[in-house]
Amino acid sequence: MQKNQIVELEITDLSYEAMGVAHYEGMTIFVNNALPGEIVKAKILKVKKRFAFAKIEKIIKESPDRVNVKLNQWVQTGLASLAHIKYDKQLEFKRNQVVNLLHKAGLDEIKVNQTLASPEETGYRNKAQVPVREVKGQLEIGFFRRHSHDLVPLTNFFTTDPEIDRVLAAVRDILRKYKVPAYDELHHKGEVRYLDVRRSKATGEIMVILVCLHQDFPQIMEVAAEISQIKDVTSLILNHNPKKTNVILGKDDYVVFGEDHITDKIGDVKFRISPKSFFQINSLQTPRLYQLAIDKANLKPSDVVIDAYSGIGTIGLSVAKHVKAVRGMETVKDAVKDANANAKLNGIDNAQYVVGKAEEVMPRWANEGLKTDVIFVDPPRKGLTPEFIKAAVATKPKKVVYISCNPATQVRDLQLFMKQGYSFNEVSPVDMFPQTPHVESVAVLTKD
Ligand SMILES: C[S@@+](CC[C@H](N)C(=O)[O-])C[C@H]1O[C@@H](n2cnc3c(N)ncnc32)[C@H](O)[C@@H]1O
Repeated sequence: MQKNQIVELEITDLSYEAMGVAHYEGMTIFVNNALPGEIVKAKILKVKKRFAFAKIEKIIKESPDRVNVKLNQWVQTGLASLAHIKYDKQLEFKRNQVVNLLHKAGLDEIKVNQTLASPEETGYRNKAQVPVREVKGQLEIGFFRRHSHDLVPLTNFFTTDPEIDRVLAAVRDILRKYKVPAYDELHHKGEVRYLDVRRSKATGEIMVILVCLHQDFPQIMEVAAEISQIKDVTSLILNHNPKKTNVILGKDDYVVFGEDHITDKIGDVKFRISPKSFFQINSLQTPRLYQLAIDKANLKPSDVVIDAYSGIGTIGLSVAKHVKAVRGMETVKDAVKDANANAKLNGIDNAQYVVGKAEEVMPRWANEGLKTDVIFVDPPRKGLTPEFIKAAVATKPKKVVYISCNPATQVRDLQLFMKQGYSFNEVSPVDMFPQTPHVESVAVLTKD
């Protein structure tokens, strides 16, 4: 097999990254945007020892599950790499990921529920972080093409709240008007690196963050005055990121106008959110995710609850009024500040959050003799550590509710809990990220 060769392939499966999978002369071929059941003519792009990558030249037999998306930039950029698949099939794809992982772990007896569909299939994101670069002599916003830093100019981000898209385009136009330079990654010069925009669905407030190479730039006052006129924009923050790095946000934030946070709501509970704090991005699906987790926890008024990897305290503060005490930990200082402020904001006096790594804080609490009833964990993609699991088990919780955005590490960790005498009998996938391959899932471990 050679690069640029054209081959006819029958697609038999979808990979974790939603690429069509085919087999040809003993090789596995991953075909961008192809769907199971399709027969395609494909061009080979890259050949490795046992597998190759290809792109579709022509679809000979089309799958009935295909949606013909007009803007294929979304697909190219990886922004919405499932956008060519009907939504109910996307939900099935996500459930299958969990089924396959459990099967590989020898846990076929575990029930995997149907994926809980998102109330909004597009335009659901309450936050956008988009790169700013110069393309053909003009400042553009958009998305990096998959596996590259080539900017594809875009103004309709498809999965983002259209109100945010409106603000992104307006800020882009203001930056153009005042000739503020876009960041030049190659020479590490220019000014605006990213636009970060957050919108509260509950209050309509919009926060704009300009991520800049310098702490200040000559046109900032004129730019700020015009941004303040954009409908619903309530605050402008300049985030200073002077480093040569792929990390989006720098250490320091400067409030140019408005508050240093926006306020959102989940159920009846209000949350203030600072620029660096994590907040679930699908506003309408988040309360449904939490409700599922909370229902499964079956909480009692006498329960001591841990909210681990707490962000701004969204899970713990949603249950605080129904339990004896909530304690939580989180690494991002501003998020912990938000969590404790959010407790006050909602008249909650039995919840306390501390800054620290969960894998260090939990052993400390266990050594101090803390006993718990329910532990909620909601870690980032890399999942939990064995130290955390050991310490969590030492506090003797009756239940551990595991919310995960990466079922592979979740299944790995669930097996570690099983070794400690815990068991679980079902996993519930929840679609927090329609049009993308990301899967959120909830499992509840119990010990009698
Ligand atoms: C998936 S978010 C969940 C946040 C929150 N539970 C929510 O639903 O909004 C994971 C959080 O873990 C935090 N985090 C990352 N590594 C951590 C660690 N080692 N210890 C504690 N928190 C950590 C991140 O800053 C982030 O806020």
